[in-house]
Amino acid sequence: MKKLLNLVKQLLLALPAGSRRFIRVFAAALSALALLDIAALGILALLLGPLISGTSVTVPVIGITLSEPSDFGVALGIVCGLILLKGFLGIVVQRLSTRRFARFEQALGAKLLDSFFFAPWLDRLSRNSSDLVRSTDVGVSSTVSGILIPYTQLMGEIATFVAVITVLLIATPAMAIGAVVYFAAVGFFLSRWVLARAVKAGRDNRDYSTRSVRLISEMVQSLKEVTLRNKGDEIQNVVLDVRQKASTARANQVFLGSVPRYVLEMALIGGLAIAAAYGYSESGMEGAVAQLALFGVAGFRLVPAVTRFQTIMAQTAAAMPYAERVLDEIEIGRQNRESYAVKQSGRTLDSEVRNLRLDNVSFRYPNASSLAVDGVSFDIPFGSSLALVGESGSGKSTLVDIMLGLLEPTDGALFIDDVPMSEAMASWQSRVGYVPQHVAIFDSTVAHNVALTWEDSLIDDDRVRRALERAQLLDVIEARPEGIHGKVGEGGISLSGGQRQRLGIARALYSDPIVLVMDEATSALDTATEAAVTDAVRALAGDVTTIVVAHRLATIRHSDQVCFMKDGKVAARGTFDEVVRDEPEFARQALLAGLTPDGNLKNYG
Ligand SMILES: Nc1ncnc2c1ncn2[C@@H]1O[C@H](COP(=O)(O)OP(=O)(O)OP(=O)(O)O)[C@@H](O)[C@H]1O
Repeated sequence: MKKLLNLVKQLLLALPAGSRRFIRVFAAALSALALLDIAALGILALLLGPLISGTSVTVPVIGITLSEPSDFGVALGIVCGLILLKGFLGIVVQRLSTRRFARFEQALGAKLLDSFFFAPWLDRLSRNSSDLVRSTDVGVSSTVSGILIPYTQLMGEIATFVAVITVLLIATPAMAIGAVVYFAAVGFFLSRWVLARAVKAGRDNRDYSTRSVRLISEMVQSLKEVTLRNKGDEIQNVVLDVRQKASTARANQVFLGSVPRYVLEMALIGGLAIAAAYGYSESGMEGAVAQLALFGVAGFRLVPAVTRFQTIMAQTAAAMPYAERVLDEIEIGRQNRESYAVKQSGRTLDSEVRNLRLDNVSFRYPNASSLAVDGVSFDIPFGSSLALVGESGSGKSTLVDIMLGLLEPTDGALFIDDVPMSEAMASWQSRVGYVPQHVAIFDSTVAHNVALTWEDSLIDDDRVRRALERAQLLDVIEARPEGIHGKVGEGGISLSGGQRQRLGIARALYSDPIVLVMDEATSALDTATEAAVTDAVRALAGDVTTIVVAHRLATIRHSDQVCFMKDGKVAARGTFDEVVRDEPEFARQALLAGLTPDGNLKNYG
C-alpha cells in the first residue's frame, strides 16, 4: 500500500498541473457514490422488515418514525431516488474521468518519448526501439488503467468499508470490532499470499511480453535470411517459449486476481459461524439469530468491498513493474530534455562560416578496448568536398557522427571557424544535412518526405521544388501525376533506388545546409544510378560542403580532399592522386577500380 501511494505520488508529479486535484475529486466522487448506494440499501434494509410485518420503524440519525403506509411509500420513493441519482452521477463521473484518464495516457506517453528523442546519440545506440514502442504503448496504458484508475476506485471501497463499520459500530460495537479484526486477518493473509505473487507475475509478464515483441520485430527484419536458412522452426520455438512464459504470467495474474473473492466468500461463512456462536453465548438462540442477521447484512456489504479492495491491490501490484519503468523512463526523458534545452541555448554561428577544423579528435565507444577514432586532425574549407575512405571498421562512420555532433569526442575538439562546435551545437546541427545509406521513406507525398514533416502546414512547396531540383529529381517528380503532392507508397515503392536516394539528398538539402554528409549513400545503387546521384552531389560544389563516406572509389575521384583511414587514424590525406601516391593499399583499390594508370603506382608492389 505504501509502495502504491508512493508510486501514485510520483506519477501525479509527472502529470499536468491539476491532475492531483482531479484524482482527489474523482476519488471523493466515487466514495460519495458508494455512500449513496449504502444509504439507499441501508434504508431499504431498515424498511423491509417493518413493511412486511406492518410495524412502525424509527429512522436512525434522522429520528423520524414511519408507521403509515404512505410514510413507507415516501421512504421507498427516496430509496428509488437515491438509486437513480447514483446511476446518473455514476455516468457523469465515468464520462468525465475516462476523458481525463485518456489525457493522462497522452501526457505520460509524450514524456516517455522524450527519453528517446532527446537522448544523447550514444545512449540511443544502446536502446532497443521495440522496447520503447512497448513502453509507450502497453507500459503507459497499464500505468493508467492498472494503477491510477484502480487507485481512485480504492478510495471508494475504503469509504464503503468505513461507512459499513461505522453503522455497525453505532448498532453493535462489539460486533463491529470483531468484524474489523476478522476481515483484517483475512486481508492480511491474502495480501501476504496473493500480492507478492501478483507482483512477480506482473514483472514476468512485462519482461516476457517485451522480449517477445522484440524477437518478432527482429525476425520480421531478417525475414529473408530466416526463410533462406530455414530457421523458421527454430525462431518459432524461441518466440513460442517466451510467449508461453508471458501467457503463464498473465494467467497467474488472472488467477491471483480471482482468488480473493473466493477466499472472502469462504471467510464470510466462518464469520457467520463466529457471530452466531458469540450471539448464542450472550443470549441464547435469539441472540444467535440476531447476531447472524446483523453480521450477514454487514458481511454482504463488506465482502464485496474487501474483495474489490484485494482485487485492486492485486491489479495495481501487477501493473507496478510497468509503472516503475515508465517513471524511470520519464526521469531519463526529463534529464534529456534539460540537456537538450542547454544545447539549444548555445551560440549561433555566423551566416558566413568558412572552415571546419578537427583538432586531434579521438573517440572510444563505452566498454570498447581500442579507439574507434584516434587523433584525427584536418581542415575542411566550406564549399569544398571531402571523401572518407578506408577498410571496414576503420572509423569512417564514427568520424562522421562526430562531425554531425551526434557523438562527443572523448579527446580533442572540433571548431567551426574559431567557435568550438560544442558551444554552437544546435546552430551547427541545423545547418548540416545528412543522407544515410538507406533513406527511410514514409508512406506519404513527395513533399512530406522532402520536408520531413507529417503536417501539411509545415511544407514550403517552393523549397521542396528547389531541393528536388538541386538533387536533380524535380523533372522526374513533376512528370508524375500530382507532382510533389503525389504519394510515394510504402517505403517509396513507386520510386527507383536512385530516385529514393536523390529524394534523401533533397530532404537533406531542404533545410539549406552548409554541409551535406553522405554515409555510403550510393553504395546500394547500380553504377549508372550511382553516377547520376554523384553528378547531383557534384553540382552542389562551391555552394555546399560535401563529406562523403564511400567504398566505391569512382564516386570520390573528383573530391577536393580524400582521407584514407586505417585503425581509426588518417593514414593518408590529399587529392585522390596524392593518396594513391602515398598509400599503397588505396593505390591497389584505385587500380582495381580502373581509376589509376599503372604509372601512378610508385608504391604498388
Ligand atoms: N555502437 C558501437 N559500439 C561499440 N563499438 C562500435 C560501435 N559502432 C562502431 N563500433 C566500432 O568502432 C569501430 C569503427 O566503426 P565504424 O562504423 O566507424 O567503421 P567504418 O569505417 O564506418 O566501417 P564500415 O565501412 O564497415 O561502415 C569498429 O571497430 C566498430 O566495431
